[in-house]
Amino acid sequence: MTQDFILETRGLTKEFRGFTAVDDVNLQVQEGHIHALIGPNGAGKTTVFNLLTKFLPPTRGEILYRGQPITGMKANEIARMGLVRSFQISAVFGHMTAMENVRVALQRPMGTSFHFWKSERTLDHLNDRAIELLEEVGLRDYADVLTVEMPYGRKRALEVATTLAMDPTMMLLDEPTQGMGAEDVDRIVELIRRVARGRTVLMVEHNLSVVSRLCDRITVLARGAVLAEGDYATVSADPRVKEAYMGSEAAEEEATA
Ligand SMILES: Nc1ncnc2c1ncn2[C@@H]1O[C@H](COP(=O)(O)OP(=O)(O)OP(=O)(O)O)[C@@H](O)[C@H]1O
Repeated sequence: MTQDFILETRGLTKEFRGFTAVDDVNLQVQEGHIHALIGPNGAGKTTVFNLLTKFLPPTRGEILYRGQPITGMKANEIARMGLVRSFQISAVFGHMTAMENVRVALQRPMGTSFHFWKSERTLDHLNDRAIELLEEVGLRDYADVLTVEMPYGRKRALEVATTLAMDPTMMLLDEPTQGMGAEDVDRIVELIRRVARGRTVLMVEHNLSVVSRLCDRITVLARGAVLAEGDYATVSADPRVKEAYMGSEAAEEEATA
């Protein structure tokens, strides 16, 4: 039944000038789950993510959030419904402090106007909430540090804080551990585990160890289509998944040889 699924796609398809990057994908994300979208390079993960977050319009198919079609809606409309994507580092303002970045994010869902800024009490409230969010992601000590001066892993944590500022019911995370060293990866894994409590998370992730530690359910994409689905033990034992990954590694080796 649709009810159990907070996010669903039906026949989701994206073609780029005749090339099918996403091919008839039926994704079902259960409420409360941490769900991963994995697959070898070029599998279509980013394209699916961009379709879900409205950065791209689908060629065909439907996206439902809480049983309601959201296919034609804008990113800010679905954010107001509680479906929020993480913002890439490029969306975080480097020459503002961590605190200022969270404050900017806090203003987004409120549709800030000058009236809003006039109220000292609202401003205080905003500051309190910003500090709370920084604390939640372990960045209390970075409140007054310029974002450009923060270590990479901490910037990614700040992205999580700015996402939380939108008060999401469901978070869409795009490769949250990409480019990180082991220590930062562990920290982000813990952070995602913590912020996922009482929420649903869908993440695109390359790091299979992260996926195995965090995720309740995994969808494996290959050549734009769903290849396998299940928990980590199930999909990692699937010979088709192994073959898809090995095939892509072999192709990569060939390309770099
Ligand atoms: N704007 C575009 N125009 C044409 N082809 C595209 C476009 N975006 C993606 N593609 C193609 O669609 C396919 C899927 O790409 P996508 O980036 O979604 O894969 P991915 O699984 O995210 O890969 P990676 O792990 O390498 O990031 C690739 O073959 C890619 O070249």
